[in-house]
Amino acid sequence: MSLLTAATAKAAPAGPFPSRERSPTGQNGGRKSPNLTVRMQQTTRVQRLIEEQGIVLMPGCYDALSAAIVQKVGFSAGFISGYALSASLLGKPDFGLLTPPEMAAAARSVCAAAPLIPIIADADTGGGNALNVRRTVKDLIAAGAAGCFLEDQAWPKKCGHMRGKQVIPAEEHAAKIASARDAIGDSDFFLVARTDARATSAKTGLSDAIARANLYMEAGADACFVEAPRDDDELKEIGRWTKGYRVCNMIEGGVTPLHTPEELRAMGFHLIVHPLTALYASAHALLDVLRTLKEKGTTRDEDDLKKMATFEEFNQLVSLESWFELEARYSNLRNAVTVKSR
Ligand SMILES: C[C@@](O)(CC(=O)O)C(=O)O
Ligand SMILES: [Mg+2]
Repeated sequence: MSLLTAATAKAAPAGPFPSRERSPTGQNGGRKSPNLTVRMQQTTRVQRLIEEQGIVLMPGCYDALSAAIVQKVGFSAGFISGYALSASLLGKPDFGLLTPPEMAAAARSVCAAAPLIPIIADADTGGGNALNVRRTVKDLIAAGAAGCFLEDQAWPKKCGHMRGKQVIPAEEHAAKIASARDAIGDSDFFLVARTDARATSAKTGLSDAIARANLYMEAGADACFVEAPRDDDELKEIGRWTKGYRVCNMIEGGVTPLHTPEELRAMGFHLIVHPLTALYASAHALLDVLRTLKEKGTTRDEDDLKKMATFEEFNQLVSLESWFELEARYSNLRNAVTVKSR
C-alpha cells in the first residue's frame, strides 16, 4: 500500500496498526475523520483542555523556574522545548545533542514545579528506533509528563526551522508512533506525531507532510504536527487535510508567520506551542543586565534595578514563605517530641 493510500484509507478492522479507541473530537473543522471513533476512551488531560477551550496556548519552558512562571502567569498547559532545554542545560543548539534521559530528568523537575498544569515534553526523535521510543515514552510518563512530541527527522535532528533537515521513511516513523501508543497503555498521556517532511521538497513537501501526518494518526497519535509551514495558505491546507487534533508551532524568527490562537483556531488548529518565547526573552534580559554589570561594576542605579525582579518578588515566585511555615511547623513538632521524651 502506498503511503498516501495508507494515510487516506478508511480504518479497517485488520489494518497494520493495533486497533485503538479514541474519543471523538468535536474540534475537527466540522469533518468526521475516518479514523476517529466510536467508543469513548478515558480522555487525557490535554484532550480535555482542548475540548473545553477549543484552542490551547502552550508556552515553552526549560527548567523548573520557567515552568513555575508559566503556571503562575495562568497558562493552562506548558511544553518542555528540546531546543530550549538543549540551550539551558548544555549551552548548545537544537542539533540532536540532548538525550532522552536528560529530557526525562528535566521533565521530572519541571512537572513538579508546575503541578497544576499538564506539561508536554519534546521527545525529539525518541532516541532511536521503535524500541528506544518505548523506553523514552515510559520514562516521560514516570516523570509526570502529560504528553510528548515525536518527530520523523533523520539523525542528527535539528530545530524544524533550521536548514538541512531530512526525514526517515514514513512507515518507520509510523511504527515508532505505534510503539509509543503501546508504551502509553492506559496512562494519561497525549501523543503528538510531528513530521518535518515539509522541508524536504519545495514542490511536494507539503503534500508529503500531510500524508505522513495522516498515516501517523492511523498509527495511534492523538494529534499531528506538520512542522514549519511557510505561509497562511500552507497553514490552511494543513488545517483542511490533516486528521484529528492539530498542533501549530509559533517560533519568533522562524519560517511560519506568527498568529494569535483565534486566527489559528479559524485555520483548524487546536494546540499552539510558543516554544522559544521564554528562552529568547531570558537570553535577551541576561545579555542586557550582565553587560550593564560588566560595564558599571554595579546594578545600584534605579534604571538597572528595574531590569530585574526584586528580592521580594523573586522570593514570592518560589513560595519562600511556605518554606518558613514548614520550618516552623517541624521545629515546633520536634520541640514537642523532645519535651515528651524527657
Ligand atoms: C518545537 C521545537 O521542537 C522546536 C522546533 O523544532 O521547531 C522545540 O524543541 O522547542
Ligand atoms: Mg524540539
